[in-house]
Amino acid sequence: MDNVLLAYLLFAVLAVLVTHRYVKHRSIRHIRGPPALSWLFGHSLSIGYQDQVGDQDFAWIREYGTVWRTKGCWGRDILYVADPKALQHIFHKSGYHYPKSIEARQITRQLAGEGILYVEGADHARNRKIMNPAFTAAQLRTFMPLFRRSAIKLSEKWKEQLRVASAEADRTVNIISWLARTTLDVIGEAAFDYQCGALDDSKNEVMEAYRNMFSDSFLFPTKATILFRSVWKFIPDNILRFVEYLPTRENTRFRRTLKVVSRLSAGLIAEKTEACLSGKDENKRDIMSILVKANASEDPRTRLSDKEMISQMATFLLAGHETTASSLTWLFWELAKYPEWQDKLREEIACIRDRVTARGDTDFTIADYDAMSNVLAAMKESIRLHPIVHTLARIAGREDVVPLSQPAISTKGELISEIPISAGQDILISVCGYNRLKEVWGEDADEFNPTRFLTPKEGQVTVGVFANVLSFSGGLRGCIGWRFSILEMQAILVELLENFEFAVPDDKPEIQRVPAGLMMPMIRNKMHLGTQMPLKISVVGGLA
Ligand code: HEM
Repeated sequence: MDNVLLAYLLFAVLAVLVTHRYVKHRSIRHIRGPPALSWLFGHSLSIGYQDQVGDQDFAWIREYGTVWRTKGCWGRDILYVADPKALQHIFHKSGYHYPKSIEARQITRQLAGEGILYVEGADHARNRKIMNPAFTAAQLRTFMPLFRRSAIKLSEKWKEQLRVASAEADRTVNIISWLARTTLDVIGEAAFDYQCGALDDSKNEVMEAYRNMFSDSFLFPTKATILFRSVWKFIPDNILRFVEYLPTRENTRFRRTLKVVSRLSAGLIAEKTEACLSGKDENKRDIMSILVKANASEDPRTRLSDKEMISQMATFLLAGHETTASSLTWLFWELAKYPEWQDKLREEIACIRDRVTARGDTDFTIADYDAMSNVLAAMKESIRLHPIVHTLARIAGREDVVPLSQPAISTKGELISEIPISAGQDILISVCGYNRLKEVWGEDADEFNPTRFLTPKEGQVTVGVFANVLSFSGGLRGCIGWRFSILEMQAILVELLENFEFAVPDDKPEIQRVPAGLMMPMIRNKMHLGTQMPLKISVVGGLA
């Protein structure tokens, strides 16, 4: 009898719990979305193996509008967002209430430790406060000579290659690999005052560790990896942190890379701390020296630990070179396809060059770069069209109501102007989708048309940190290095356009935007070559 009573009781408790959850749980099942082929994988395979990054998002936006519902593994609903007001709510108005997904954080931890990219909430605010002084406009100005020097070095390397070129193939360069080497040299020197020697092809361990990191580790994960990562959110953090010791190819690579950069950073941090304490670092402007100084002047309770400082350095190497190199690569590709824009930019640069020469200078200042409005517009346009971080994964930290700019149509045909969600709701931000919304950017949003950035836009909802595109994200987790990156791109772009013409090679290779962690270019059917962007280059006015 007692057992029967117990069973009734258990059943009643269960019923109450289920009813409570049903009533409390804010389902997003009324949001329309594509049907999934599999309960186990949902849309994870079609997203992970997409042929051209973004094409699927663009098709979904055409069909469902700016928000839609997809499926993750195990039948979980995911809210996909490209809507401006919803993005503003998530990034700008909700503080830390939309943390990164467990999966994204764990991968970041494996790549760069528990640094600024990994931490959340108050810890993130503490990290960011100490790091901000390294990214002020005044500090970034001091990097300008480094950016220019590196750009000139790349330019000289290409001229050397062209001098000995005998066939067309020798006049075609894989620009992404050259740009990645240039930006690695830049970030090594800017972040630690360290020479990576990548452009000189020195066999350096940092260079070896980071070479093709994204394409080697993230392109087309296996089904087992996708499933395994999907259960990370259910694993307690003190167990999850040991995932990195599982003997997979990526884990081995991540551990080796982090070991190399941690060893290097630990030594340099000790040196710089010593220099800071003894007052010998007065003229040091590298990011690590600034950080060491900012940290030393903090309250000891809020200081970054040595381990955290090391993670920041790994973060800069990770976040600060292939990102800029890939973004520049996509821009050169657009300019190769649109020679009329290339000419326009070159004319503008020549005009400002005359001004610089007339005042007796040899170098462009930041004001000169900023006066090149067509150059800047072309950069904005390419960064909009080719957001190398194409998707961001978030979770709702609490129950919330997400407002929409454009009403969505529910599965029942009703108009919805906001979406109530539960704590724990998985959210994917379609960076590439928002960046091409016709409602925001105009009917020609899929085209490369820099003129859209030559006239100020009225009435846009504030979303991204740069030009209101989402490529550098937005709000308090927006990219801390965006100004650094823009200045670096301006210096490299201007130097290379002044000296070279870029053209699509005669065999017109088909470029594919592959999902390799970052959106990377590869040649269709030649993925074994790794990331590729072959462009034909020639010296402006011919070789001297
Ligand atoms: C074109 C180049 C770049 C692009 C497109 C880019 C994009 C992004 C994006 C989308 C985020 C947000 C990531 C997230 O929320 O998960 C981010 C964060 C970050 N980026 Fe960049 N980035 C670029 C260059 C750089 C550079 C040059 C640096 C360093 C010098 C840098 C350092 C960082 C750091 C430290 C964060 C974390 C910020 C935080 O959480 O507070 N990035 N970046």
